[in-house]
Amino acid sequence: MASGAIPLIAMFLGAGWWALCYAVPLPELDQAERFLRFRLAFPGIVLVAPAILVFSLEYTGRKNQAAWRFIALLLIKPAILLLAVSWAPLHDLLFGAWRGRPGDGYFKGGPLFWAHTLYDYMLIMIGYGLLVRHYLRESPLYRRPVQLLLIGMAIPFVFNVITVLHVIPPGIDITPIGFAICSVFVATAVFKHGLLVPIAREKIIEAISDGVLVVDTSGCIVDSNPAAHDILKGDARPLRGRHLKEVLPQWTVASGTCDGENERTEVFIAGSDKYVDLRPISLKDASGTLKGSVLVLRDITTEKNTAMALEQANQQLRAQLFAIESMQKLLREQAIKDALTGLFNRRYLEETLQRELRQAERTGDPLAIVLIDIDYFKKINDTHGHACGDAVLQALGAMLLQKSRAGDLACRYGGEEFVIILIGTSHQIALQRAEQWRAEFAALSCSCNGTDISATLSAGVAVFPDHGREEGALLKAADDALYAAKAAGRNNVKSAIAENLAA
Ligand SMILES: Nc1nc2c(ncn2[C@@H]2O[C@H](COP(=O)(O)OP(=O)(O)OP(=O)(O)O)[C@@H](O)[C@H]2O)c(=O)[nH]1
Repeated sequence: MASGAIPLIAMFLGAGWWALCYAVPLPELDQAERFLRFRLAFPGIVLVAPAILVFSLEYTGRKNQAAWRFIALLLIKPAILLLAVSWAPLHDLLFGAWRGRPGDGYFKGGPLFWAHTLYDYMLIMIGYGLLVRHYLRESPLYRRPVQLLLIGMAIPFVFNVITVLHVIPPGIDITPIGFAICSVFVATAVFKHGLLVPIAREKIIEAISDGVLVVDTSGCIVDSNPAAHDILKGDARPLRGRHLKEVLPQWTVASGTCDGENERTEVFIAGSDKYVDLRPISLKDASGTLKGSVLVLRDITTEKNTAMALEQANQQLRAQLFAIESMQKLLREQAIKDALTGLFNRRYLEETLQRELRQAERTGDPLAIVLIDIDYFKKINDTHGHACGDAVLQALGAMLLQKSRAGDLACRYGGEEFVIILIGTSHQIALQRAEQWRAEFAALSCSCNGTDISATLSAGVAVFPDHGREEGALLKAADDALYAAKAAGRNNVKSAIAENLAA
């Protein structure tokens, strides 16, 4: 059974019994019958005030205070009163003297009656005070049923005061009428506004680990649960009454405008060092008018920290992978490149030439090779030193790289010899390009130790398939042509064909 339901039933049972005892019109009763009715009403009368207090305690979330021991204490006074009602020697103490004519009068009320009345008023005032306090603290959205309760319960109280103080003619008790009106208010609170549902919801909201903030349309916080305080605990001040902009400045969506299925946002609460998943839910009344919003704050710090640690580990792995790949690339390049000139090395040349010759055989495209040798290179070394010889080799390598086209493969064959594979290049074009390189290198001046060094080169050109179908034969033909170029005085380009023709 929901909190507050049993004492509420007890209150109406008491009030109902009270009303029943007054149901018979008074003027038709003689004094003895009237006294009997009065006494019979007491079991109902004494039940009402304790029931109101227990209901107020339970309804305002103090069920633990309304324990059976406390209820037993509350029932001591009704027990004493019922003893006084049923035991004739105590009647004077309770009812006092009879006033008026024997058939038409009323009891003045003895000291016990007034003590009982004041005691019950005190219980009712405490219960009422708890309800007023609850009303003031309650979110405006849940205030309506409490409001109905407060109005409803005030009516029989006021009616009883009017009766007891004889504001109306003595002998008439209008309190039961007050309870009848009260029942209408309580029924409306129960059936229309779900009197007990908000209590259940409040319990859930109090207990859940997600923070809940209720915000009005102006962005002012009207309610919050303990979890919200915990999540936002960087600030010890109460949340209620403060503006959302002050409490959650990180959240930029204007609270009053959040509507429908609003977007979730992730915010960091610096004060409590927490990451929060913030989900706004709009609150609308039956006509669809926006009344405010509920913000649900879910603490996602653990998930977030795990995700960040994973991301960090991923980044480190990516960096390590990149370093490994760079190293592999470097190793691959070192394996196929000549360190001094940056051109491909002899090993790569041999592998590639073989592969490209097979390809040329399949496609029928031409393939030319140019074998280059620097003239009198020993003399350069001897005159300017080995380092300057290296600089000249680097200058030639750089020039060949710069003049390379797509399909050219410039390689250092060894010492001061270079081979350029010209894929898909005809004999004629290969001769022209070798001639260009010769002329450009001859015009080049390489600066070393403050001295400008000039050198020339000789080149031999051979073409697949005219001068050889295999790698060795083609290189041999190019070497022969180079030999011829050297023999012709150096700084010269000779073709294997031209050489053969000459021969
Ligand atoms: N600086 C330097 N010299 C090298 C390198 N590799 C080979 N040499 C030198 O290149 C020279 C080649 O000399 P030779 O084969 O006699 O030919 P050459 O002096 O160029 O004469 P011709 O080719 O007939 O014009 C040798 O002195 C080698 O020591 C190198 O990596 N750096």
